[in-house]
Amino acid sequence: MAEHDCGLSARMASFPALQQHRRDWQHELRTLFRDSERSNRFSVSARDCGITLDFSKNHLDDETLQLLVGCAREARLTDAVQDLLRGERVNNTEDRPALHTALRFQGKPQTAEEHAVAACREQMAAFVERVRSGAWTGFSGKAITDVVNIGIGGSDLGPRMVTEALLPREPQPVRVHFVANIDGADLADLQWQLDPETTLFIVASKSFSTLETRENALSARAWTLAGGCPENALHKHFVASTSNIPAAVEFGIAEQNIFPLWDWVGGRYSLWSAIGLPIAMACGYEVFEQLLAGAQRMDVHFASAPLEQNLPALLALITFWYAQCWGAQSQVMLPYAQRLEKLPAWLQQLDMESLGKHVTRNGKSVDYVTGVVIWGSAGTNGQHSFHQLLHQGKLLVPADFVAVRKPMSTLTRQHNWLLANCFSQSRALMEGRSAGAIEAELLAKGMAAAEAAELAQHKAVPGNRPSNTILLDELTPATLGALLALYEHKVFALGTLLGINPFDQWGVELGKLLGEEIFTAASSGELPAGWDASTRSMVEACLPPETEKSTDQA
Ligand SMILES: O=P(O)(O)OC[C@H]1O[C@](O)(CO)[C@@H](O)[C@@H]1O
Repeated sequence: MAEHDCGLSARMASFPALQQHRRDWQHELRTLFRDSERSNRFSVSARDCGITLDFSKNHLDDETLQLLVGCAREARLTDAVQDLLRGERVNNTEDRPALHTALRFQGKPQTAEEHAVAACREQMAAFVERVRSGAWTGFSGKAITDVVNIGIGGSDLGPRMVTEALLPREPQPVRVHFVANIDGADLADLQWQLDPETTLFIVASKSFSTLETRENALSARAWTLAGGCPENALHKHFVASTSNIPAAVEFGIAEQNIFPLWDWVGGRYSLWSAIGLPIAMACGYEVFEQLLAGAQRMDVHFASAPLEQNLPALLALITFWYAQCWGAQSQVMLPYAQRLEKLPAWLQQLDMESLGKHVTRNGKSVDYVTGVVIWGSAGTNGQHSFHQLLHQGKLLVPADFVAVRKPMSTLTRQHNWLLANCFSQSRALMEGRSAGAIEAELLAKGMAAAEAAELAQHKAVPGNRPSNTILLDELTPATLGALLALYEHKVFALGTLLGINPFDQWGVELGKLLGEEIFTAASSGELPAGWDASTRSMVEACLPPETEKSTDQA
């Protein structure tokens, strides 16, 4: 058992005052808006980043903010940010820095890390140019038409989401696809549309040991060979982004086709590295550079803005407030932009893999909520699905709305509808509608009194439900880069407030180990006696001993 930590009150002298403030809190959100200056006072713009945060529809006032900032000061957030950016070994359980900010440095490289990044960027730019221009050819001399990124988790979600968001809406020289799942259908459902002569695979894996990526890469290799590619021409169809160069070489990837990353880049923070290759391939290398530049502007903001006006710190403090003092156990991400449809999935890994921890940095167990459940989908689709629960359910689910001011298509009337819906949702969550007002309306329409009273209860919307709105001036590579960096830093700030390490992910290891154990035992047909009956009977029913033999990667 981990040594027990006494909880936030014992760790943070300023926390009990925040709790007392919560107990005293009597305000309704709608009444707070009697202050006509409220939205101005509780909105902050990072102008360089093209992002404004309106956090006025939250259960907070000046005193709340002061108390929250007090907690951040006590947690030495400002110092922690400097440690992060300076490359201190903030990932203490893996004894290494988390220097994803170095991946987006601008100007001349200064540090050893920046020099390495600059060289990799050059390599990426040259490669992208060769493939997109048709100079890079496959085994039969034809230009590449399709690029498939094989990777999972951080080696998939970020590049996939950004590519979908930024893909120019005009024909591109190559199509980029993503395969992640160990389910062979993911790869196979794509392959029938592809030609081995003109398909190039990027094997994206920081560790180059991830099961899904290894298996998909082996199958892709077999498919390429079966398509007529001689063994000695495989290098024309396979490149890799990895920090494990020997493993990539052993797999058969030519050394000059390997794009490096480093142990100081966390998987879920890696889209800014060579793991972002599919972004550059799909959208053009300059788009990738603009993405980096936007993210770097948010780094500057995070490092320099005072806590009261610091977007990542504010988002973190607001989540901290609801999770620690209001009992919120989840948070919903609602991008009102179809192109940002995959943002919730990306955020889910970033936030939940970082903050889903049960011990402090020193290994003491915590008795407070750490990470909350992150979920969501693009608006307006969610309105016709789960928003019912947000409006009338019994759970407190703080919402982050993301909206884009400039239309993202020529259908501007629809854009106006999109924004009208976004703003009406946060307003409905906040204002609600009382049973009394609804009952009066029903009576005025001639409904019988008893019936009206009952129906009004069903129709009433409690309101008083909090949200942030994050407004992007427009959806560009730079504003998207800044938005993603905003959330990366929010997660770091929360980790600091909670006293946990947001850069490791030991929890995923047990499942991997047991997966290996089950696969190996099922393949041999010898199931260990100690297994629980449920696992044993499912394995017996579904995994015949020939599993190993049925592979088509030979
Ligand atoms: O890039 P890799 O090493 O294949 O890892 C993929 C993903 O697997 C994880 O380690 C979790 O299993 C993530 O943190 C990571 O993004």
